[in-house]
Amino acid sequence: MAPTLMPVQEILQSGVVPKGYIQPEDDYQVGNGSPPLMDAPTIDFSLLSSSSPDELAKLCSALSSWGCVQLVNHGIPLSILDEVREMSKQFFKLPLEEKEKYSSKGEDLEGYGNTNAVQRGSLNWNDKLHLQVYPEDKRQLQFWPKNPEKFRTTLHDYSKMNRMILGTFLKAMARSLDLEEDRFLALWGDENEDMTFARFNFYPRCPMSDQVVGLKPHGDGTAITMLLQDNEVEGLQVVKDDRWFRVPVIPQAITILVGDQMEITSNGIFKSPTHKAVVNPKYDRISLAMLFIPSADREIGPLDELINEERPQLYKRLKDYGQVYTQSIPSGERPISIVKIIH
Ligand SMILES: O=C(O)CCC(=O)C(=O)O
Ligand SMILES: [Fe+2]
Repeated sequence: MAPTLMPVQEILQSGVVPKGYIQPEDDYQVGNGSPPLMDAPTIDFSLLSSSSPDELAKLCSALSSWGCVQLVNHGIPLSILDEVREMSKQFFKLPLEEKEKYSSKGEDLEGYGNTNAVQRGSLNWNDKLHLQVYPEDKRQLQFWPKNPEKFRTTLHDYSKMNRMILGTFLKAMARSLDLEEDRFLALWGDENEDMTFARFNFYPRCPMSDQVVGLKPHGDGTAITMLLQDNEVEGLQVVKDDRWFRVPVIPQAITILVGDQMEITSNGIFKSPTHKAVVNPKYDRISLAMLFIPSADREIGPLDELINEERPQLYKRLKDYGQVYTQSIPSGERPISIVKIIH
């Protein structure tokens, strides 16, 4: 079926859920009931900065089992997180004509619109606004909303804060594996080369929420994703040991997800979890994913220090993982499986 380009928000107003959005039974929640809550520990960022051995051990264990942690005490005040959430809600509330000023063009990733314009297969109940924020000279400001008024400055400031947290977080990840602390940072910590995208997600409420899915099960093609979840409406779920778990809403936390490129670099020690977003029958939900992606020119691959007899090299070395990722979307397979070395 051809992708529906109309924003999901507009489809909702007609009251009918088009067939293409109804998911195959295996993929939606019905029948599985509501999965249990994830019990991964929250990670205290201030303890990571001070290199607390206990916190580093907790971090390593959570990232190697869940690939997902809730980061608290990261230094961004709750009032700023709420401001970002609020401006995101305000943007999606604007009249369609206003939002369409920022529409994606063709297959371009950036801009506003229905996610399914660039993805294939059964459809996601999701609209997005996708913006590149780093390197700064790659910003395409024609896609950056002028309304709400503070959108641009708030996104600029919030991205900066996220980058600072990322730097400390990457150092802590390296130390938690007894690596030199700059090992990951040197690979993708450069804001003038490495890429950061902000992906604002909007999941309109849906009367048939149990049969549609906000974002289908996927792993992120990033090194790291820093996700700001809605402060009230739950929706993110992750897989661990072949079972789904709900990620709880913690308003002051930033949810960190390991991406495929980090799984590759850590030679499979840190896990890039399969995750999805489910839809609520009564409430709209928003989220903001900050996607940190190594420059396409840089070769990535398992670090030498993490390859040994017990743990042979599990992934190939390559450049431009984004390309592999996009190409493998139609197959429905996790892109990371394509770069696995079979022993
Ligand atoms: O909305 C969410 O909680 C998940 C978003 C997500 O997985 C993504 O943008 O890649
Ligand atoms: Fe994701």
